[in-house]
Formats: sequence, C-alpha cells, structure tokens
Amino acid sequence: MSAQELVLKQRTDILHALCSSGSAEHLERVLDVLLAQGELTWEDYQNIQVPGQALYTKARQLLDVVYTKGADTCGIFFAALKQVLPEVQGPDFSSSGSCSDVDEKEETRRTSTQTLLTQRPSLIYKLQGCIEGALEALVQSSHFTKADFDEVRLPIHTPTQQARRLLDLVRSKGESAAAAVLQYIHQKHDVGSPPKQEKLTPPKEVLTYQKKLSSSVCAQSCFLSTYGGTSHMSLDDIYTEGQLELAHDCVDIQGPLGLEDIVGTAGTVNEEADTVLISGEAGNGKSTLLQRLHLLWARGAALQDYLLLFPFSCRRLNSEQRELSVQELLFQHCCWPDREQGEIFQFIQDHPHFILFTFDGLDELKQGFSDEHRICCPTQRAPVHILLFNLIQGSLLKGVRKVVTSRPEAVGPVLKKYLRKEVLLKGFSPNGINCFVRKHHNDPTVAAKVLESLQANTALLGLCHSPVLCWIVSQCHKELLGCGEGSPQTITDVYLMILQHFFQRQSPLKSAMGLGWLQGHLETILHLGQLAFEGISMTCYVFSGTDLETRGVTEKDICMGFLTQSKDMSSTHSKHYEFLHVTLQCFFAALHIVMSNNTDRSVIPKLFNLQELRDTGVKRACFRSCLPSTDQKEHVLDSEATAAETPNLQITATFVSGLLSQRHLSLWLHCCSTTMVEKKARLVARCLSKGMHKHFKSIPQPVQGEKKSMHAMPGFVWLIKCIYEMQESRIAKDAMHKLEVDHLKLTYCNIGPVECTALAYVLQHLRNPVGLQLDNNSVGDVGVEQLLPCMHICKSLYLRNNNITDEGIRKLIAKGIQCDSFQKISLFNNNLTDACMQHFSHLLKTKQDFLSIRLGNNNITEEGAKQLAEGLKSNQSLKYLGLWGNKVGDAGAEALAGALENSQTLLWLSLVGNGVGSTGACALANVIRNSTSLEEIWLTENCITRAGVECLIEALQHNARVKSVWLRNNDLSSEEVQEMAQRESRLTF
Ligand SMILES: Nc1ncnc2c1ncn2[C@@H]1O[C@H](COP(=O)(O)OP(=O)(O)OP(=O)(O)O)[C@@H](O)[C@H]1O
Repeated sequence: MSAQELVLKQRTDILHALCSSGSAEHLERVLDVLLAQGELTWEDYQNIQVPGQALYTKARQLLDVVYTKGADTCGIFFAALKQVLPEVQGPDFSSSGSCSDVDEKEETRRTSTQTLLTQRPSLIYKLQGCIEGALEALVQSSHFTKADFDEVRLPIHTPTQQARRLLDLVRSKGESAAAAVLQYIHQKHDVGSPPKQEKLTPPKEVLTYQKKLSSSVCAQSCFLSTYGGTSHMSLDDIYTEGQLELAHDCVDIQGPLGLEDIVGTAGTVNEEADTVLISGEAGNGKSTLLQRLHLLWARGAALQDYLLLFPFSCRRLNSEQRELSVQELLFQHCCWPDREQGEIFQFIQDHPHFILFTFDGLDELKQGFSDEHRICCPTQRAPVHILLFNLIQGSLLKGVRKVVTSRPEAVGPVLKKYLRKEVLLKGFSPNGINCFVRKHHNDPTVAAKVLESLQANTALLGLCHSPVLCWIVSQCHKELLGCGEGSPQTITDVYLMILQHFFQRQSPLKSAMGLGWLQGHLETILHLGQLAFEGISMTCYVFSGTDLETRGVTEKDICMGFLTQSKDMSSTHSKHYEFLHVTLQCFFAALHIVMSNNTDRSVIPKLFNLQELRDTGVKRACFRSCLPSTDQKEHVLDSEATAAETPNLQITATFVSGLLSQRHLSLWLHCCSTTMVEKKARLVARCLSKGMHKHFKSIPQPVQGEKKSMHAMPGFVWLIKCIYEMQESRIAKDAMHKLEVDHLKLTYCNIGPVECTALAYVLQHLRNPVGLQLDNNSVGDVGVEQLLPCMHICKSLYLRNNNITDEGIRKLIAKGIQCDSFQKISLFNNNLTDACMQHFSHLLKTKQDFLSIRLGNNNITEEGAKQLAEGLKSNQSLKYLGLWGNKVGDAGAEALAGALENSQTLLWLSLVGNGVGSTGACALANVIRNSTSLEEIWLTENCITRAGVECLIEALQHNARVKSVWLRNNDLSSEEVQEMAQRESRLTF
C-alpha cells in the first residue's frame, strides 16, 4: 500500500495520535518538520494554522494538504510523525526523506529567511531557553516593536509556541530581522552549550581509563540497593520514569522532560554556571535517577557528549577524614587509573566540557553549602566538602558539568546562586505507579490484585506516588492483600508493614507461636533503633563494623535484611553498612525514641521544635545534647549544617507521631511500659498543638476591608502530616479550633496527594469555611479525591497548575454540589478538556449560589463551551467566568453569548486568546447590549477585525454599566485602533 493510501486508511488513527492529548504540540512539531523539509509552503502552513481553529480541524486540514501533494509527501509525513511520536505504530517511511534539518553546507547558500524555515525544528528547540533574550535583541535592533515583544511573550503560549510565534513574526519582518535572530541564537548556543561542536580524539591512556571507569560505573549501577537484602532486581527490570519538571516556568519545555534534558540547555537560568540541581522529597527517586543516568552513560546509551563521568555519593564522602586534592578525590573515590595519572588529570583540566560529575544527596553532607572558603588550585589539598563546594561553584575545574541531587529544604539561597538550572523530581505519576507495580511482579494476576487494592484505598494510592513507598507496598503485597479492612492509611502503617514483612520472612512461625510479631524481634529493633537514632542525630548514614558492634548489632540483626552493604567505588575500604533507605533509618530512629526507657525526656520536645531551632541555628546543639557524651565530643557545633539535617529529623518526628497513635498502642504492650508510652503520646500531641498555635499567632491582623489570610510557613505542612499520622480526630480538632482565618494559602508547598490526605483530615475541623489556595503544587486527580472530606469548609478552591484532569473534576464537582459553602473554583493551567464541561454545567444548574468559575489555559473547545452554555442558561448567580487561553472559537463564543444574554449577575467575562473572531465578538455584543450586571469583558488576542469591534461599539451605546472591553492584539491597523478608541473610550487596545 502506498503512503498516500495509508494517509487515507489510517486517517482516524493519525488524527487521534496528533490531537488526543489536547495539546497542539505534536501537530505543530510535525508542521515544523514538513516546513523545514520544504514539503509545506508557507501558504500551506498558514492555511492550516488558522488562529482559533479547533485542533482536530487543523490536523484534518494538514492530512488533506499532504494527501493532495502525493505519495512522496505522504511518505515524508509518516517519517515526520514517527520522529515526533515514536511510540505510534505505523509504517516505516523514514527512508522517504530525512527528517533532520537541512545540511550545513547547503545552508550557507540560503538566505536567512530560508534558514528560518529549513532549520525550524532545531531553532525552536534552541530558542525555548532564551526567548526573552532573543526578543530583547530584536527590540534593541529595532526589528521588533514593544507590541511584537508582548505578543510573543503572552503567557497563554507555551515556550515552544512562543518560539514559533517569534520565528513567524521575524519572517514577516524580512531578511535583516531573520539574520539578527539567527546571529543571536548562534552566539547563545556557542557559549555554554554542550560540547557537541568539538570533535575530540582523546589520547590512548584516557580511552583506557574511560573503559575502566565505565565498567566500574556499570557494575555499581546495575542493581538497586533496596532489593539488596531481599532479591536481586536489575535496574533495567524495575526502572520506571519519574515525573521531572523544570523549576522555572518561563523556560519550560513542552511535554515531559527526558533524562538527557537534565544536562540539556532547556530551562537554563544562569549560563555562567555549570551545576544542575535535581531536587525532590525523600524517597522520590533522586538517587535512582542518577543511577539510571550512570548506567546509561556507562553503556554508551546516553550522555555521550561526556567522555568521563565521575559519580560521588555525599553520604560516603562524609566518612573521608583526609584532606585531598581534586585529583586524589577523583581517582581515589571513583576509579583508580592504572597508569599515566598525570596525563589523564591534565586531559580533564584541558577539556572540562567533556567531563561530568554527579553528587548524590547534597543534603546528607555533614556541612551545609557555603561559598566562604575559595580554592582554585587543582593540586591544593582541602577537606572534601570544601573541594565539593568549590567544584559546584566552578572555582575548581570550571566548565565541568555537575549534576547534584538534594532534598528541597537543604537548598539555600547561597547554593542557588551557582545553579545553571533546577529540575524537580516529583515521584511517580498515576501511570508510573501502574507501570512500577507491573514491573515489580512477574505474575500479572498479582500485579492486577495489588493495583486493584490501591484503587480501593486512595490514601494508600496517594502514598504510592512516592517511589520508596510504592516499593514497600509492592514488596509487601502478601501482607497488603491479606489485611482486608485494616489496609494501611498512613506512612507509619506502611513502614510497620515492611517491618513485619522482613521479620516474618526470617521466621514465619514466630507469630503463630503466640508471640506478638514485634515482641519476638525486640532485640533487633532495639539494636537497629539505637544505631539509626545516633546516626540520624549525627548525619551519619554509613556504619562501620565497629559502629555496629558498639550498638550491639549482631550478625543475626544484619541478616534480617534492613541493612545493606554499602556500595563503594574505591576498593580500599572495609565492609560498611547502610539502611536499605534513609527513611527506614528514620523509622528505626523513631522506634528507638518510642521504645527506649532511657532517652532524654527532652528528645520529643526538641524533635518537634525543629523549625524554631532551625531558625535560630541551634538545632544541632540541642539535639546532640541527647546523645551519649562521647559522640558529642566528636562533632563540633556547626550552624550551617542545620538546614541540611532537618528533613530526616522531620521524617523521624512524623514516624514518632504515627507510632504513638492510639491505633498502635497495642504494639508496645509487651515491649515497654504502657505508662511511659502514653506519656510520650500526650507529649507529642501537646507539641503538635503548640506548634500549630504558634503558626496561628503569627498571622497578621487584616487591614480593614481585607480578608484575614494565612500563608503557610515552613513546617506547617509537616505539622499537619504529623497530626494525620496520629489518626485521632480529637487532636486534629484541638489543633484547628483556634484558627480564625478567611483564606489559607499553600502555594508552592510541594503538596501532592499525601499532603492532600493530611490536609483534608485536619482542615475539616476548621470552625468556619475558608478559601483554600493550593496553586502550583502537584495535587493531581488522586490529590483532588483526597481533598473531598474537607470540601464542606471550602468557600473557594484555587488549584491553578496542578495536573488535574477531567476525572478529578468529575469527583470534585460531584462532592462540591453537596457543599453549601462552596462558591468559587479556579483551575487555570490544568489538563481539562471538553469532557469535564458537562460537570460544570451540572454545577451551575444545581447550585444557584455559585459565584466564580475560572478555567483559563486548558483545552476547552467549541464543544465544551456549548456544554457550559447549557448550565449558564439556567443559572442566575455566576459573577465571574474566565476561559482565557482555551479554544472555544467563534461558535463556542456564540453559544456562550446566547446563554449569557439574560444573565443578571455576570460581572466579568474573559475569553482572551480563544479565536472568537468577529463573528464571536458580534455575538458577545448582545451580552453587552442586554446585560444589567456586566462590568468588564476581555477579548484580547482573538483575531477580531473592524466588523467585530463595530458590533461592540454599537452595543456599548446601549449599556452605561460596562466599564471596559479589552481588545489588545486583534486584527486591527493602528489607524483603526486610533479611530475606534476615540469613538468609544471604554475600548482598551
Ligand atoms: N525511577 C524508579 N524506578 C523504580 N524504582 C524506584 C525509582 N525511583 C525510586 N525507586 C525506588 O524507591 C527507592 C528510593 O528511591 P531513592 O533512594 O532514589 O530516593 P531519593 O529521592 O534519593 O531519597 P532520599 O532523598 O531519601 O535519599 C529506591 O531504592 C527504589 O526501590
């Protein structure tokens, strides 16, 4: 079958592949490739990319054009499709035409305007990270006006769309503008770009060393330590993609971030810096991600621009007591060159762009990052943390790319100054959980059962977004499937499950013999608890044989499987041990705090006062005073390290809360004194309540006329999570009943499904309804479901930028309809499509007191607008309706206008950037003509021509109440703008 016939036959599938995500990106990338190949003319392109046209319509238009051009173009189209969507099944026509940019020799003969077309895909890629700079260069060289600048920068466009808009505008300005932008891009990408441009033939000794290094890296990275004591699981078999995002929106790239993007140019905020930070919460997969990068590099499957990769673990660097030079650090801690050390190090110094260092777990380093002690000389010896800080800053071996991982709390402003960019690792997506569980279980029936039990327990499903918890849950599938009603709800429950799992694996008969499972292994818990507690208190995560001996840890304890042998790149060290994961060490430390008779009584108050101690920089001193005096002597008070150390103490405190909850009291019955445990539980409850009230006291009194608003301060979400772990509504009620606030702001607080579960558990006890603002977190559909129990105390819910889809909305609205106080919702920048508009319609029909719906920057088209209109027709309460940055088009605008014509409540309507055109504008003019309430209408960026504005002017003559009609960036000449602005002062151009 020819490619042309296939375009016809597979039309539905192709349309689905290009459009079903709701994003225009796939289609636009195919268009970029076809333009670059010369298969589409500029005119074809403009006929397809008609502003305001629905995505499917554009894709159909493309298929029609491609089809009429014949079999060759169809073949190239399939090749382009394959390049953009490699996962799509389809014929392989890649030989029909190369989808790469036109070759460079030919390029030199072209004009700059032609180059804009032929190099379009790569120019768009390169521009994303530097749009602002390119725009400024164009304005400075007078090729662009301020209006051009604003048009490209409109926030409704994604960065790739901004790049396309910029190139299209440049094209319309002529050859000189095209030359200017090309010059800018080339300059930009010659500086600080990956070292692709240089081709280097390394000397033989370097190649030999590279071989040794990569085989050592490969050996170290092919297994995961969490499976160390249990079974062997290769990284290849279990690795599941986590969710990666760039920390800075403005330089985001479209679609999910891949592993190579971590070191790529996208998202660069500081061109001068060489250090990329991957930050993420405990157990989110930072070490595993690095391990994956190491493995792929060692196999030659990724990061091949880097000849040598040196992996470091900050945890292990802690135990290096000597002062070293950089050369010694590299060779002694990573891989020893058998010969020619001097030459190899010289090569590294001479070619830094070909070298990559990774530092895992900066938060685990004993010393907090500081830039006070500078060294520039590579032969100078210094303590390893000083070397590390100087490498990160670039004072040593400038140009070597560094990838550093850390928990977010440990990243202070001093470190941020030296970051090239920051990438956030946000754990597994719902799909990722699915994928991980299936990989974990060879037997698909077991996998299906585990997934089914997760669907039935959404609190647990929420927890599984954290890979380490997903690992435990999968590991303990037997316990999970056997526990029926009592299935785990809290993080402590999950860790108790793994504790039980490991013990029962060793001695399955013990519990059958009548001993409590915990009691039967008391000795092991006490030994490991002591080791863990002292380790956490001293930032120590690697233990020598002597450390184990001193804490009474026996061979039998080791065999239980909670400890694993430390991986070490150098062969010189003797056997060392670590807990399978640091969170497991926190859990054992918490067990120690709960069970030990002789820990200092002040340990619990100190643990729960972390924030205060951290702020005053004395936490270490206080916490250390709980340690045996010999250990105190070993460690000097170092206030800089406090911030880095807090996360693990916070996790320990969370476990202490969970272990002391009423539900778990029976566990301690035969292990320790009930009076002591109850006393500790009361103490924790008091600390939590006090901690909360301290937050509330800090809320400033509102100025007159404003609402009383509380911004979450560091530690607030953690306290909420501790209260949730206790699972006692009395404590939650006690903590909340004094909070008097109208608005609770928790933006940018790393709130995922787990935090939502805890928030709902605690906030439901608020006395009065509040506005709950959760913008810019990772709530997702699972998180939305977790929030339902506190919906009745939400007057308004703000969930901007939270990865929410139609499914989440379905559940949210079904609950919201039953909640009397619920009146406003804001969902800007999520993944909503037409499919959820029926629910909003139902909400509007059912709740005649609903005030505000804001759905900007989603994927709502004409169809969705029509559905919404159905609800609007029978509603007489809505005041604010925002649909900015969707694609409702002229027909959608007509439907909305028809429904709103008789609204006596609507004050504000935004349809910015919806392609409503003049037809839509004329329909909306009827709303202006008839409304007795409308004050503002936003129609900026809508391809409206003179005819549309005339309708609006005419309607405004009948309405004195409307204050402004926004019409910036429509299809009007400057003369038209001037003339019409004079005729009607309420038009804003
Ligand atoms: N991408 C992944 N695929 C499969 N399993 C994973 C992945 N990421 C993490 N895990 C599982 O979760 C465990 C914990 O992950 P990891 O140690 O990488 O987290 P982390 O973010 O480095 O934690 P911490 O900050 O506490 O050191 C891993 O040992 C592994 O079992």
